[in-house]
Amino acid sequence: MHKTISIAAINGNDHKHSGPDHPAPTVTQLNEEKGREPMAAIELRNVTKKFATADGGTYTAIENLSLTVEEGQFCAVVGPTGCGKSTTLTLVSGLEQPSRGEALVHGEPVRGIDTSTGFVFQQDAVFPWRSVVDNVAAGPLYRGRSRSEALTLARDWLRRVGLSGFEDRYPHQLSGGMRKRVALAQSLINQPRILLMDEPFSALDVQTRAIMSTELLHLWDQTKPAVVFVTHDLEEAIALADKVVVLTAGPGTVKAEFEIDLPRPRVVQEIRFDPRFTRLYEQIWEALRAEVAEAYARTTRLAEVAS
Ligand SMILES: Nc1ncnc2c1ncn2[C@@H]1O[C@H](COP(=O)(O)OP(=O)(O)OP(=O)(O)O)[C@@H](O)[C@H]1O
Repeated sequence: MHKTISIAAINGNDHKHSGPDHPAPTVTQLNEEKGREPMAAIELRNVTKKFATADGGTYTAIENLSLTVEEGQFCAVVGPTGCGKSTTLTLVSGLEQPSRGEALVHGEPVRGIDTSTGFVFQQDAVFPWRSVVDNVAAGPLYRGRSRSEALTLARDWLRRVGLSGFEDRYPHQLSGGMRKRVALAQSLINQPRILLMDEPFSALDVQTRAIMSTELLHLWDQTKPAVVFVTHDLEEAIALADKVVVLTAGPGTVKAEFEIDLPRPRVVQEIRFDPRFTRLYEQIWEALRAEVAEAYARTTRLAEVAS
């Protein structure tokens, strides 16, 4: 029987309605019962992150960054290279702690890596020595499912990502797009309430990338986690997201946020032809352009000093 990892279970709250026939309530439902304002899925409050440098100093990667992602919201983060996009994800994931400010997930401070958060990175995080089905079954096994339950679940997720028939292959026997599907199944099988994606499709060719983006939206719609999707590609950001956040050249802070009111469900290859897409692109690029130019100018100045 398919067990849902509920927010109540994640937070250690037992709930009178939960059980096999009564799915556990979502954070929104719990808040409604308690008469509270719905809490955000992710909240960064005036976060600054400094890293120690080799010469004994510190480097500020992000500064006073505030960002809110609602439950079920798809948020894309764009900004010039080195502005702190990946660092922002590490603070939400618990891989790093803020130097100042607060990182909250479902209203609780992030204290370390939480297994209820899913990740998909640019590099494939698959085990090369395991078959595709064993790769996807790894999460449920780790969470205590029996091997046969985990394999049944894994086969179901491989079907959802279009990989039925490839269960017994090894990752090196798959194309880059297929490996990415394995990575998505590997993450989504755990039904994460938070999904963090760091340029997941950037290594794929243009056509595969568009197909994978549409598939991602379809899969996201089935379980609706809150997503933070980091990308350099503004078109990809607009095509996927409910909200696009533009960061400044480093130290990164939020320069502007744009609501993307394009209709859903979206086919990424086609939504670009919607006249509103072009208008949104122009507006957001206006905010992004100066930051990209600033980051580029800094790199050029550094190169001149070094030569
Ligand atoms: N662990 C670390 N130690 C020291 N400096 C770091 C560390 N992690 C990141 N940085 C620095 O912080 C800055 C922001 O890095 P980050 O990877 O977050 O940027 P980014 O916007 O994701 O970059 P890109 O778009 O090129 O992937 C960079 O200058 C980077 O060198």
